[in-house]
Amino acid sequence: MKIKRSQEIELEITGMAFGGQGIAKVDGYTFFVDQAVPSDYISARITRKKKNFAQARIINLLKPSPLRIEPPCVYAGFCGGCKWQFLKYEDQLIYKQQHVLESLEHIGLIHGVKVHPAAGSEDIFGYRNKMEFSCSDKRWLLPDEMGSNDIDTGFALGLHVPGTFHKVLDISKCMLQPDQGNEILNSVRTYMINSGMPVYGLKTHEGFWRFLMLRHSKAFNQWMVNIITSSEDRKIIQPLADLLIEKYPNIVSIVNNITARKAGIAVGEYEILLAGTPILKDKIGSYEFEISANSFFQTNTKGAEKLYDIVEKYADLSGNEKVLDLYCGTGTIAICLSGKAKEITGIELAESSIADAQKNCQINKIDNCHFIQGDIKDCLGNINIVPDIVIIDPPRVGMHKDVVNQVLKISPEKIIYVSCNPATLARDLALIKDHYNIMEVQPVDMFPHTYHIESVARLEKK
Ligand SMILES: C[S@@+](CC[C@H](N)C(=O)[O-])C[C@H]1O[C@@H](n2cnc3c(N)ncnc32)[C@H](O)[C@@H]1O
Repeated sequence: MKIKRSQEIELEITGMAFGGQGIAKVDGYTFFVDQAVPSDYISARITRKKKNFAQARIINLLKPSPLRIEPPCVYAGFCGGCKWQFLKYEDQLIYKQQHVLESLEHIGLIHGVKVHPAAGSEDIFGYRNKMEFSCSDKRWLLPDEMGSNDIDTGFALGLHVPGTFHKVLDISKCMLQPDQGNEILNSVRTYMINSGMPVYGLKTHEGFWRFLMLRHSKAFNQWMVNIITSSEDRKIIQPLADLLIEKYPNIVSIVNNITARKAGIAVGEYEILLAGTPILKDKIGSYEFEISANSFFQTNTKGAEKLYDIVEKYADLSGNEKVLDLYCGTGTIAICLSGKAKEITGIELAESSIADAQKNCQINKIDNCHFIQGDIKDCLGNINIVPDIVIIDPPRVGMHKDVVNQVLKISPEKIIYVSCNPATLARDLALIKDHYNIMEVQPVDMFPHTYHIESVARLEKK
């Protein structure tokens, strides 16, 4: 098809791609359009052109799709935090189920697997127990802020705008976190602006304030505040901690992570405790967990409960099984299943998570879970356990090929694969499918208003 970059074109959106973009097809040529949904009729500008596809941006919604709703958040459409707020939640769930099914079919060439309808999140706003806000010296202005002389464009504390790595929306209210998180966010912003210390530039790599991470425990209604800076300066940071502790009595932990690395990751080379304890307590089901600032913990606590219930159902334990929990994080799955299995061994890379996992067993008086710290690729070959069930919950990149081969060598009767990325789930299951029947897949929505979806796959040895 003959089109040019920057050309304007009218399109009818007929599908939804993974990544949340609307799809239009003209003469066999595919267009991917950000923020578009099926049945939208739009005029769009081509932003990128390739041989078989192009990317485009909406200029005008000529006829909006009946699937659209008015997004409640003022940042929707600009913020990278939620890209699907303009889509009814029930429809989000339908597209998420479809993404899992299509990924299995197209990427894994796996056909005929039962993919259940996506289980919805109980809360669709305020559901995140952890938010990470970035600092930047380049503030992205909303259309109604442009041209205003009152706005300092050299400071922002908020979330990234997709497509730019250094510009950040200055966010005063994020609907994904509980309301009090926004009050804390705004208190920190005011302090940062008045501190006289420069904010970090994501291009210049200079400046002091880097990130603000907030963790909330709904079970105890308590907060952890983690302030990430590029260097140590107790004179500047301690008064902020003192102010927060005084203003918000339910903040139980304030830490300062310090990182001089250029990478945009909110984890410090070291951590200083500024106030309270270095951990936050939370609950999944009847179990209590202590979480450090840098440990992994599922970000939607109620969603995690639902996810682990499905893992438990699929594991169908009698009490005599030995279970291997790969990528175990702070041991949440192992601990939640501990009453149903004979013994569970977890393997995890992050030292802080392993320490938390061990502590969490003590807190919950559990003595049949053991944890090994290390890269699964290196330790799996050395363990002398013959598990009946292997539970696998890798990060978005999925499993290393060597890990897949080692799991096949262990050859457990059952595998339960928990995935936060349908593409790598499909890729990994394709490597396993000759040896295991893929019995069913249950998508679980932990991230309303984003295109992300968690899935649990149940596999039985052939
Ligand atoms: C999606 S999380 C799952 C955590 C846990 N199962 C849960 O539900 O909370 C993935 C975990 O894998 C860990 N991880 C990533 N790469 C790893 C590796 N190569 N070896 C061991 N653990 C790894 C991460 O630190 C993280 O805790």
